[in-house]
Amino acid sequence: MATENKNLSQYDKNTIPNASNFRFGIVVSEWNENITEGLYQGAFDALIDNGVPHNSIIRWDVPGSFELIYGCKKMIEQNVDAVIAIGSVIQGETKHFDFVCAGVTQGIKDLNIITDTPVVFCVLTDNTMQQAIDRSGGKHGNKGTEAAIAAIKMANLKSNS
Ligand SMILES: Nc1c(NC[C@H](O)[C@H](O)[C@H](O)CO)[nH]c(=O)[nH]c1=O
Ligand SMILES: CC(=O)[C@@H](O)COP(=O)(O)O
Repeated sequence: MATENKNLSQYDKNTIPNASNFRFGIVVSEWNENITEGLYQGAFDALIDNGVPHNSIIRWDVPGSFELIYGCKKMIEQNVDAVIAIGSVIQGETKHFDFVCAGVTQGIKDLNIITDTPVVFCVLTDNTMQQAIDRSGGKHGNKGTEAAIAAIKMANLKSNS
């Protein structure tokens, strides 16, 4: 199912585990900050809406999506129950988009393998700014909300396994 066929912000609170005892780290890329700030707000609001205390959410900023890898690796050392990596990569004139997207995807995948802390992939990889706007609080909802719900579910899975 493509994003255009679902709303990224919709969730059923009855299906969300109790998150009041979990701690979350959120690492936010500064590139395309008009997008990443919207993603962060969606994630933050969803965590609070599901009972996470404000002081159980740690936010760090990094320069770009490629730096999310190192930022998340260090965030894991803060003994959080899950990490959300927030970025927005938008196609430019060159192949750099391909390498940044592949690099951050593989790096976050590796963290999920190498460490015992779930790292949720909230990195938009869009062809245009409008696509990014549509997915960070626009007509398709907010990927940050979706990522927060995933983080709660993965923190719960970790705590029960
Ligand atoms: N073009 C975008 C970038 N590029 C920067 C890289 O992520 C990285 O910070 C740089 O290569 C230094 O290591 N980053 C984004 O997050 N979004 C872009 O559209
Ligand atoms: C994803 C990128 O690095 C890209 O936006 C940079 O733009 P360009 O390919 O025109 O240098």
